[in-house]
Amino acid sequence: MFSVQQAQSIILDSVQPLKTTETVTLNESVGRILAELVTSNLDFPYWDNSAMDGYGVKFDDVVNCSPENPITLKIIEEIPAGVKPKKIVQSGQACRIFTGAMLPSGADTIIIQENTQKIDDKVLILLPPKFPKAFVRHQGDFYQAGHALLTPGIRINASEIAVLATAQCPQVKVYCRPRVAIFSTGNELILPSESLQPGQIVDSNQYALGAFVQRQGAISIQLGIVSDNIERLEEKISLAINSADFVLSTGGVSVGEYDYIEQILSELGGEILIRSIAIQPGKPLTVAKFSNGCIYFGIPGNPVSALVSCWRFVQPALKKLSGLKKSWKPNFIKAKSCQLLESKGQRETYIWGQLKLVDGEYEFELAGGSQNSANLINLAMTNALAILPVGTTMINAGESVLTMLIDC
Ligand SMILES: Nc1nc2c(c(=O)[nH]1)N[C@H]1C(S)=C(S)[C@@H](COP(=O)(O)OP(=O)(O)OC[C@H]3O[C@@H](n4cnc5c(N)ncnc54)[C@H](O)[C@@H]3O)O[C@H]1N2
Ligand code: MOO
Ligand SMILES: [Mg+2]
Repeated sequence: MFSVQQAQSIILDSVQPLKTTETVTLNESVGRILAELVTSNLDFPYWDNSAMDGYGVKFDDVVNCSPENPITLKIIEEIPAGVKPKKIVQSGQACRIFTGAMLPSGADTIIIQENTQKIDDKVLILLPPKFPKAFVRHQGDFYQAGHALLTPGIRINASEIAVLATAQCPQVKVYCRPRVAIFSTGNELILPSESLQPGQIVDSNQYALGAFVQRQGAISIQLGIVSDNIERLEEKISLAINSADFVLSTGGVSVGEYDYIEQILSELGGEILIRSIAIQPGKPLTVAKFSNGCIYFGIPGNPVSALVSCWRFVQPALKKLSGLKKSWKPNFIKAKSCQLLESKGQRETYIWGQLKLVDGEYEFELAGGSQNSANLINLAMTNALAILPVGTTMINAGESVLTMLIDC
């Protein structure tokens, strides 16, 4: 049995980032991983422009003015945003200018209109600027043409899309989304729409894992429910490993009569990397690698075990597969536990609850009800897992505990 750390390393070492790319529009690029270096031949700001509504002047003309001794300048032109100035501002002159409008030659400073008084075609400057070039946004202040703007391997979010638009990149090259096949195994499973017979269970894992995969920005290929039948399972597993980068199946990985997954993975030529991990819940996670590069995650059937396995092990692997350069780690946060947290101490134990910021300090509130890997009910509406290391059997209320944020 591997430790959580060992299992994480084995899994990450077995994953190779995807190389295939596609070109998408800006709107389609949200959440995708950039696959090219983005540069621009434009400076940003594109040209000197005004940061305020007011008057463009020469600093030397107005530096000594005051409310008692205002300076009068002649207004030679009005420059709204989007218009190229026609005139050059000379000494004794000003241009009326608005936020974002191009600064004309000759003007080097903006006086905000609150500090002026307009009389016909003249303006009185009542207060001097605080410094030369006040309220001017200079060409190239934020970015100079030719430098790297965005580097490959980053996730494209709102702020990166703004940069791409500004750099006039209407299309962008991104890595293809990882493809993840998902299916549930078990004779007892039915669809949410079917009528429940004694002994049966509604398949919730398929939907939970589908949601998890989609929130990762990957494509989920839902392959339904497979009964605990060796031939059926072999067929489905073969199909899955040939149509996806990762396969997530749930159930059939423990030691029971109907737990066939590991045996089938070996028969199909998979190299078994992991059989079990010292984690609670999620101990029987089975991981195999196939010669086509596909990684198979045989995930325990208990619904909480299934999601904890995804958050703790599949999520970092999917991030690496996706082409994300910065190695991704779960969001670990230290918090004060509000309740007594208990573990048998033999496996790294993950306890679900709510992480809250109270008066600037994180607090972990244990979920009400039983901490049982079949209890999918009280897992809902939690946002974090408290982690008790191997050897720790309790953390008292008020003591510090490491937690892991669940954000998908
Ligand atoms: N003798 C032992 N028994 C078990 C051990 C063990 O070490 N020795 N390990 C336990 C642990 S820990 C786990 S976790 C489970 C793992 O079980 P399997 O992966 O083999 O899954 P199943 O046996 O098929 O089902 C377990 C449980 O989960 C429910 N389930 C299964 N699939 C779904 C689904 N798609 N949606 C909702 N619920 C599902 C199923 O009905 C069972 O209750 O094994 C322990 N046993
Ligand atoms: O490890 Mo199992 O996942 O406790 O129920
Ligand atoms: Mg079983």
